Amino acid sequence: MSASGITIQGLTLSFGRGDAEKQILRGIDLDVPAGQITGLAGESGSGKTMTGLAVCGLLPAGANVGGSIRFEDVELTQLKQRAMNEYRGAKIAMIFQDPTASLHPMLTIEAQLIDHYRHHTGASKKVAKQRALEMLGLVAVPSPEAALRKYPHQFSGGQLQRIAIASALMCEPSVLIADEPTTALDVTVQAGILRLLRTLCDELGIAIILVTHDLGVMSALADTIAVMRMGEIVEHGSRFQVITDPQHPYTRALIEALPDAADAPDAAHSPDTSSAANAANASDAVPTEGGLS
Ligand SMILES: Nc1ncnc2c1ncn2[C@@H]1O[C@H](COP(=O)(O)OP(=O)(O)OP(=O)(O)O)[C@@H](O)[C@H]1O
Repeated sequence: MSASGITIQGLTLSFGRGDAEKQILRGIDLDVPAGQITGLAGESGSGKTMTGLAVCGLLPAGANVGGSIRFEDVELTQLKQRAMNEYRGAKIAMIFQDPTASLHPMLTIEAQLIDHYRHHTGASKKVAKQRALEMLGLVAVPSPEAALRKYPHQFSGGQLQRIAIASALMCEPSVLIADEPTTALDVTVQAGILRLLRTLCDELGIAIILVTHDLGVMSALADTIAVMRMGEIVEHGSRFQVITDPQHPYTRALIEALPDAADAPDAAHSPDTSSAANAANASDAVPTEGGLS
């Protein structure tokens, strides 16, 4: 599959007008290449989620957007809602901290995966079901046939996040925005999801934007890390450079604040700093049955 990336230039975002205007993003430049995980790190309120939502065209009502978000020669900021709906869910997909946010509680997994796919592709029920089974296998949900007949509340948080990822992958998106995808999960489950995202990126060539406040997770997974502060990117480099040789005082402060940093003076030389992140790198952290095609 050949995937495309996203190029963000001078992205601004504000809410309100005049004296009441609140500036959220202050000119973001960011390249999100295909086949790479681009991490967005930074403190709460720095604008990470809003950047992801802007790429998806999911900003709250009243958002004033400026600058450019380009995808496959299309200027996404100029698209009408209807046209953006065609991109979202098909070519650009998003998963959230709470997987139930993207799954309807009253519908079976089959209904939600298949309806979504058929809406975007016009495929028959049979073809859509085959695709759903394939995607559930890909993300290593056990017994995909039985899983299709169940409802979201019948799964654990980790399995639900896998199903949300399967749903996001149904239409072969080029871009996946993962906003704190493991924050609500316990550490061993986190590791499996992180490894899954890495595999999807490497084997399907998807461009992933990973939003997380957890620099440990970021340092285990992202190819490059962009550090955000108050609506700006203050530093963007390879994960190794950002973690081991941070240039901006704010990045240095973030790294020093990592729990392990105080105990291990040379922690900065090891890019993987959290237990979830370390587990994510362990070869037995997650079953990989299902394979990637
Ligand atoms: N609908 C809205 N109207 C006005 N301001 C908003 C709205 N939604 C979010 N904001 C503000 O936008 C800013 C950036 O929020 P955002 O959620 O992107 O931060 P974040 O870096 O993802 O932080 P967190 O990790 O806490 O989610 C915050 O100051 C937030 O209060």
